[in-house]
Amino acid sequence: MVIEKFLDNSLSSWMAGRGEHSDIVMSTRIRLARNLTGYRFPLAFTEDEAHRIDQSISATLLDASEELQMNISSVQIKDLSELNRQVLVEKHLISPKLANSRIEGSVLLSEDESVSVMINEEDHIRMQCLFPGLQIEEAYALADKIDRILEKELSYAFDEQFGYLTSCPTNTGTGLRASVMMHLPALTMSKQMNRIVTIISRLGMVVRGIYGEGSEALGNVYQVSNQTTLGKTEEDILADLQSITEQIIQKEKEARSALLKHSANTLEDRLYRSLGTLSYARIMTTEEAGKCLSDVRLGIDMGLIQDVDVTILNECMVFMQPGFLQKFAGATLNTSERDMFRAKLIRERLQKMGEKRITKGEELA
Ligand SMILES: Nc1ncnc2c1ncn2[C@@H]1O[C@H](COP(=O)(O)OP(=O)(O)OP(=O)(O)O)[C@@H](O)[C@H]1O
Repeated sequence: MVIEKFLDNSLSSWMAGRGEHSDIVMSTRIRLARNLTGYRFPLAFTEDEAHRIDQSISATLLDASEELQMNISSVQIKDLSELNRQVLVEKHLISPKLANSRIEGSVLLSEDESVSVMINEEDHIRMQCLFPGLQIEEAYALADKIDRILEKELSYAFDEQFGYLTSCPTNTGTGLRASVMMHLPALTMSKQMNRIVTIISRLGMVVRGIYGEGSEALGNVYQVSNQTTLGKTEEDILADLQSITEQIIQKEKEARSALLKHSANTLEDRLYRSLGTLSYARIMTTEEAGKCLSDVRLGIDMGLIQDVDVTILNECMVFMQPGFLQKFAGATLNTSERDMFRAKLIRERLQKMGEKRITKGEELA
């Protein structure tokens, strides 16, 4: 089944890539919200409308595969088990809202998982493009290309005064949410995050956790995105995010240098302790795993820890989530079973990498 290839691997290629500033910016996301004319919005539409919308958008996008030079697969949400839906949420490919939805909806995914188009979520169309590192313009260029192709064939709900019409007024206008996922351990350790969040929100941006609205900042990973979409052009929104991101990068770099200057030994000890915990612990909560993975990532990015591949940490960050754990275990696990299985998987993953390192060393010897 086509969906299996998206479910079996916890690491999407955009998570493995190393775009610009990837020591701090893990990924960039552009999301566009669109609706069609002639149908009620998802809050009020009928099942028949939902079905026709799904068919029409899916067919248009699948037809565009060649023009986009992309291999696109369509997945009906109702065909997925609850666990498989959860796994797609954990990979950031669908939202919890679509996963839990009872109306007909689907997701269209590009083979490398950098493009995901949700149909009949909060709006008829929610398309997202994900790129590694800081690549706001690149991600927007792709989203815009897909949008133009769809707009040629479909009639979008658009108002001359307000712009693109959406279910929630906060998305009306451009329908654009541009965001960066940032790893900010030094700003967190030096207790500067609260101040930074306050400043960012005054500048019309919002800071969310790793899984978007309502989620916590697990592993010192924060998502920064634009708050408003009305009254601004796409270019303004992108330029503002670029500028704020660059300033946060600078602040995080300064905080890292300060840590190194004033407490290098304590820092190195903490980072290696975390590597030890990940390598040997038998029970691990999501929170502890997030903290340790963040420490090791910081160690790698600061050149204090060598020989650990950062993509393994990205992979662990996804497969330590409840859905993935249960998929790998092939069984339903309660909280304490998950904590044990999480520790086991992370341990084994790091061990495997260690073995590869030894083999490589032996080959060289
Ligand atoms: N830069 C990013 N890199 C990777 N994933 C991201 C990034 N930004 C957001 N996401 C993921 O996208 C999903 C949706 O995020 P969020 O709820 O913030 O946005 P949204 O659904 O587009 O917004 P809205 O609140 O307007 O409906 C979450 O899983 C989140 O982790």
